[in-house]
Amino acid sequence: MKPSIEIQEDKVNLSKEEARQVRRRSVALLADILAPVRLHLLFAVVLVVLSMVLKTAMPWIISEALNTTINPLMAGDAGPATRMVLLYAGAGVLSAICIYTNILLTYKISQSALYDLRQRMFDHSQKLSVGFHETYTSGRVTSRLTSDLDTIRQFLDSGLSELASTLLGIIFTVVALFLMDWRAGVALAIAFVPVWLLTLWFRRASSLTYRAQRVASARIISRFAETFTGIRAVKAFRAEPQVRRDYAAAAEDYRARVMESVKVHGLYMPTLQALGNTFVAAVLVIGGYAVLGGSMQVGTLLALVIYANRVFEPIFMLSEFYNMFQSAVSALEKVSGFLAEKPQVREPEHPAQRLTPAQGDLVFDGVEFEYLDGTPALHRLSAQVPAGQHLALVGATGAGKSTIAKLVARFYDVTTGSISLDGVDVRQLSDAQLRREVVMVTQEAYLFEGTVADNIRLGDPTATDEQVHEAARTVGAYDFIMSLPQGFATDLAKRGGRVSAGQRQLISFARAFLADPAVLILDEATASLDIPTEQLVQRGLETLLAGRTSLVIAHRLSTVLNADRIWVVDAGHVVEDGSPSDLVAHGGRFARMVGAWEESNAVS
Ligand SMILES: Nc1ncnc2c1ncn2[C@@H]1O[C@H](COP(=O)(O)OP(=O)(O)OP(=O)(O)O)[C@@H](O)[C@H]1O
Repeated sequence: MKPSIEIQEDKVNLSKEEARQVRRRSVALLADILAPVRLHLLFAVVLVVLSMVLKTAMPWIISEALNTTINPLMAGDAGPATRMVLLYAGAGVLSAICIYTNILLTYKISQSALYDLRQRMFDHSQKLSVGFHETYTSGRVTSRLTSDLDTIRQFLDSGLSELASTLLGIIFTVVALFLMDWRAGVALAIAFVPVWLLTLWFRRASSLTYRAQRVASARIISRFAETFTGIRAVKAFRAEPQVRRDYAAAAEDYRARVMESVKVHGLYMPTLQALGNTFVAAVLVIGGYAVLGGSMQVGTLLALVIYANRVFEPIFMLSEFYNMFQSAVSALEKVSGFLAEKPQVREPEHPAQRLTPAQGDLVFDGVEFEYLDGTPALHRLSAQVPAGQHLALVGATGAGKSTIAKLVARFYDVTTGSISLDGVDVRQLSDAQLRREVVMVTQEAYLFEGTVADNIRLGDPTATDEQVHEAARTVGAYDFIMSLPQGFATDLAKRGGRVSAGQRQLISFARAFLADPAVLILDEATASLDIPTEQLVQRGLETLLAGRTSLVIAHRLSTVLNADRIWVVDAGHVVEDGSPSDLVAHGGRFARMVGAWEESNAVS
């Protein structure tokens, strides 16, 4: 069975063509985010080349100084020595200026690129449909927005210019060695063989351990994020020991992976150093004999030793940067994959224009829906809900009530058929228009960080304070809001921690009232409230629903009996459709449900 929501990033065994596409996509993204700073980038490259040329020239200046200025100096002519000293100092100062400017530039480039990328990812995650977010967990989104972006930042901050300068440094030094003395060049070529083999081993071993380390680190972040998103459930079920064990296992795995990578590094670095020192010793021996034999000057030998010393150390750095580069590439692949996800629910290119505001006349025409291919969650539904009608959806858990609601709000698109609002298919409405005409209030009644007024104003960002107060007054939330420490200006703790469940619902009713949609969908909270709050919420609900079409996933008997019409949903079918009194009289499922409800009320 193929899920209809397929996350690109979850594909593991990519074909060659797919892997090429992923690479192309990542490079295109990189080019795109660097495009606005391309002149800075060009300047940074010039600075890196210049600073490396100067760095390579310095040992040569020393050798020239020793070879050519000692004799004139002994003869009392300090001119050549002074010129050489000035040249050396000048090269040093210029190189320092180049490095300083380059660091500033590189950080500027990386910060601008990251700002752009962060913004794009956030905007894109908002555009993606509910279906995507239900599959791609919040932990993964967090991981994309934190550790992956951080890896890319690290690479752009320092990795890229270090990589370029190290590579250039090695090339320039090798060229200088060859130019100064071919014998040293040959010795270097021989020494490079074991270094090359060692580095090949290191690259393979370290990239394996590095990748394992990144997977383990992503798992820790994801566990952490998921645990705290679900902290209520964790606490409610006393699941702390279990969650702690899972987290400890993830942390232990990470520790073990880091230790593996430390071992690989621990072996590589000293071996490389030993090879480097042997090479320096070889240069000293060959050079020493050449100096004794008169075929080399002392200054040249000194420069050769400095170059020889320099050529190996960066190889280690290069391997380090290679890892950094690899993880930046893999992070970029993931990020570009995330950005390449297409919203399943797409805004029409040419949205339908209404001449008059929608009244709330809903028509379901042969609607079918499947979350997963081949498993219908809703079977062929054709019905009309006239403007202003209050429809209550009832049925067992998993029957398909939320599915109907989510289709009307266009969280998903129907698989077959259509849903239209005042004669226009909801797929033809712009996102802004649809959100104005259809509002869904979920059970969770999510409150954002910010004040009570901010939370209500989400319904209509242009609303004045007076309108916000009026909305609260209409749904019966005004009194309790005014009793909060700063009234409407009270800052709600995250997830509305400081207001009760009923109060949270009232705030979300005020928000929906302010939005003033033609169709209101409400997933009634199942949490039982105390009797005064229940009555308050019920009255709030009645005012909220008055004058508009409503679809309520009903859990309270009072809501059901007050509705104009009931749909009893069972296994994706609407099995009963009628007014509450008709259905009770009819003596079917609904009648039995009401009977059971009344019985339980009588008992309690
Ligand atoms: N995102 C999803 N992916 C796959 N299947 C889903 C998804 N959401 C719901 N389903 C399945 O679709 C069917 C209908 O679910 P739906 O949420 O509409 O039921 P419901 O009547 O609203 O139940 P409840 O009262 O428990 O909320 C169920 O079998 C459910 O498992």
